[in-house]
Amino acid sequence: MEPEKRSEALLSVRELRIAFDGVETVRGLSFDVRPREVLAIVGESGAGKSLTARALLGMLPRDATTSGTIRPDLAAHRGRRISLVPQDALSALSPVHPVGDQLAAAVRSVSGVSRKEARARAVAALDRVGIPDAARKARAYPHEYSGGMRQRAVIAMATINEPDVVVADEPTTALDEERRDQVLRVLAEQREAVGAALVLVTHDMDAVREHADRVLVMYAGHLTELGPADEVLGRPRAPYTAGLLASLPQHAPPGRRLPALRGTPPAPGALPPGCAFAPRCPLAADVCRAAEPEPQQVEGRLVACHRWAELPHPATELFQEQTAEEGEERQPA
Ligand SMILES: Nc1ncnc2c1ncn2[C@@H]1O[C@H](COP(=O)(O)OP(=O)(O)OP(=O)(O)O)[C@@H](O)[C@H]1O
Repeated sequence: MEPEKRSEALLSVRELRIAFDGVETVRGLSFDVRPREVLAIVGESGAGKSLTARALLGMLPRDATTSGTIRPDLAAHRGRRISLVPQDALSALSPVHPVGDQLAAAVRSVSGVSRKEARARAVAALDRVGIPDAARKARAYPHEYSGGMRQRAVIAMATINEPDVVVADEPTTALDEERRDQVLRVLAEQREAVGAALVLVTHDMDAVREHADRVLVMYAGHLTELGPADEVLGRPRAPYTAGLLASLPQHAPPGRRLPALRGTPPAPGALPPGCAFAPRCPLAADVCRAAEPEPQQVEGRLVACHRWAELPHPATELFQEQTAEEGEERQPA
């Protein structure tokens, strides 16, 4: 495959493979994270997004076997050069220590500042993420915070040591829509303030549209498409990306709420021959069932599809027709 140019990379992932019991879930993934960019990773459940994110942090489950390279080894400096904003803020905070103490401990774990200075930085960090009365709230325990406030505290924790990369794994899934927007905004602001790159694992295409510079679309552990977010979302070149976008509510045919993508992704270890997406792809041809497409450069992005040149624009039509037909088939006679 054609990798990206290394010169621009803050982090280079090459041929990453992650397997459990010999079954590969991430299958030869290569991409870069560039300085200060927001790189979104999207794809249906089970695509390998979280595992990829965890690999960057050196936080894979113990029974995972891996190959490939991730350079430089920022994971060796987790908490300082790379940090995590998890889906569930409670899992990132200890229930038995005040939030401010935990932030101060994070500061002192990487620098020799005094307790007093660490504490002052902790309060300032909570204030920066919009926690009202930060000095008092610093003395409170996580259970005394609301869900949105807890997620802000976790963002403060992830950015307090000014890392090069922040990895956020579905950071807003547990929140309602209003808090989701607030938390994403705070995350984007803090990333900008400390000059970190952000790797954002998400199902939320609105978040991608609003915050991402580039987007990596994954399917069955493989790269499907990678490029500038506005271009990929505006004119997808891989049928899978098009299907994913077509399945958003705003693209549903009038009066219908049918999923635009037929079927479900294959389970790891039960991949079809050739392109893993072929059984669901309206453009699939013999070549797709014969050989898995490798990512290739297409107009400034990487696309892994034999048939990209055949994809109409807007491609969503292709999936809407498919969906409408399916719906009609289901109508009683
Ligand atoms: N500890 C594990 N042991 C075995 N298989 C695992 C383990 N963790 C993940 N997997 C499998 O690896 C695949 C990819 O998982 P991953 O969590 O990365 O998907 P994802 O794209 O993040 O999905 P979601 O959007 O649902 O979080 C899934 O099929 C999952 O079942």
